[in-house]
Amino acid sequence: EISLKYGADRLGKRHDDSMRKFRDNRLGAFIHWGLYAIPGGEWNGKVYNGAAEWLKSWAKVPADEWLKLMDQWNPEKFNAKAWAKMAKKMGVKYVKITTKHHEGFCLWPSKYSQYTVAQTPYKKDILGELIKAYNDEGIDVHFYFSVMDWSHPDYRYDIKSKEDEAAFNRFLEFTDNQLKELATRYPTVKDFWFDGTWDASIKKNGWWTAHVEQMLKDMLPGVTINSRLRADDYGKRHFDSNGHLMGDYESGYERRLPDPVKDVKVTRWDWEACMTVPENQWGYHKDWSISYVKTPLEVLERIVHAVSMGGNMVVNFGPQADGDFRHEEKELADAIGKWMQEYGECIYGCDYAGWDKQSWGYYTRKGKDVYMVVFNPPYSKLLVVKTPKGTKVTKAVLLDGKDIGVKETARNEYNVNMPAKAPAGPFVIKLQIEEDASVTDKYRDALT
Ligand SMILES: Cc1ccc([C@@H]2N[C@@H](C)[C@@H](O)[C@H]2O)cc1
Repeated sequence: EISLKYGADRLGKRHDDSMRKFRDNRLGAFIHWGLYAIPGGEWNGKVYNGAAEWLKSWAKVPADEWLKLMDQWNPEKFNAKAWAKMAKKMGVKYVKITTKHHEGFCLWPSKYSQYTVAQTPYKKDILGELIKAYNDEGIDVHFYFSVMDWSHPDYRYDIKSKEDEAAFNRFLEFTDNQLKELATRYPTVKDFWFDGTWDASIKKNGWWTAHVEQMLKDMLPGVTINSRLRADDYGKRHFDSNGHLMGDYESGYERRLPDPVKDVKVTRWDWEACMTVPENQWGYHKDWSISYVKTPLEVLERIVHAVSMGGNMVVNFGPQADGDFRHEEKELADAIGKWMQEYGECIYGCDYAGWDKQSWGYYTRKGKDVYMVVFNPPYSKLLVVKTPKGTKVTKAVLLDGKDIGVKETARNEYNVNMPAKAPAGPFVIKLQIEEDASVTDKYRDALT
C-alpha cells in the first residue's frame, strides 16, 4: 500500500450505534427544494428537458439574474408538520434535505450568505422548521450540501493561478463556516451528504475534504459522512489510492443500482443509493411527461434490491414552489407506505442474506430470519431456493405465520410453495433456517 495523509481513516464497516441506526433505517426520502422549483424547468418560454435543478445551467442564466427568483420565494402552502406526516406514512426512517444546492440558495438563514430564506418574502428558517417536524415524528434528518456554489464569486472549477488559489481558499473558508453553522444550529442532524465535489479544484484539495469529515465528526460525534465528499492525496475520490472506501458509506449509486450477481462485492461495505421517480428530475419540473415516470412498484423493487445487497435507498421528492407536493409524489408515498405497513419487517434492520439471487425476487436477512421478497411468481408455483453449504431451510411461513410448505429437492435446494391465493402484489415469505457452526460463525463475525 502507498502511504496517504488524506486516505481512508478506517478499514471496514463502522459498528457504533449511530452507524447501526443509519444502516437499520434502510429507507429514506430525498427532498430537493430550492429556487429551481419556481421556474420548474421552463425559462423564457422554453421548457428544458434536463434536470430541473440544473435549469440555470441549461438556460445559461447569469447568477445575479437567477438569484432574483428569491423575490418570488414565498411557499404559502408550506407546512412542515404535513411534510413530516407524509414521510411518516410512507415509512421512511430518515429524510435528506438540500440545505444548499449548486445554485447557492440556503434553506436556512446563513449569516455567511445574502442568498438565504431570510432575504425572501418568506423570511422564516425552513430548515429549522423541517428538522423539528421530522424529528418530532421520530424521523432522522440528513443534510445534503453542495460544495460547488454557483452564487459565490470565489468558487473555482480548477486552480490554474495564484489568484485561483487565493479565491478558492477564501471559498473553502466560507464553506467551513457554513458547515460549522449548520452543525451548531441543528445538532440533531445525523448525516452530511456532500455533492458538487467532482471538480479539479476539490480533487487538488483532498486535504480539505479530510479536514471537513474530521471537523464535523468532532462537532457531532457519531455523524455519518458520505464517500462523495472525499478526495485523497492524489485526487482519488470515494475509494482512496489503496482502494479503501473513504467516508462512512459509498454514495456512488445515483439513479442506478449494483448488479445482484456481478456486483456482490458492494456487500463488503455500507452504501446508500438514491433515485428519481422520473428518469432524471431531482428538483420540481412542471412537465413529467417528458420522460418515463416509475410506478410505485418499480420504486418498491429498487428499495428491496438495495436492501437485498446491504444498502440503503433514498427516494427523491421535488416539492413545488408553493410548498405542496405534486399528486404523483403523494400517491407514491401512500403506495409505498401501505406496503411497508404490511411487509416492512423485511426492510428495516435487514441486510444481505448471502444466498444466490433467484428470478422470483430478492432475499433479505435479519439475524436468523431470511426473507423472500417475491416480485415475479413462477408459473410452476414453485419458488426455488438454493442455500449455502451447511444451511438448511426448515420452514416457510407468510408473515401472518401461515405455513406454506417447503420441500427439499436436492442438497441445499428447496421448492417453497406459492401461497394458494397469490397476493395481488409483491409479498414476503419468512424462512426458518438451520446453519451448522461454521456458517453461523461467519455470520456472527459479520454482525458483531
Ligand atoms: C452530472 C450531475 C451532477 C450533479 C447531480 C446532482 N446530484 C443529485 C443528487 C442531484 O442533486 C443532482 O442535481 C446529478 C448529475
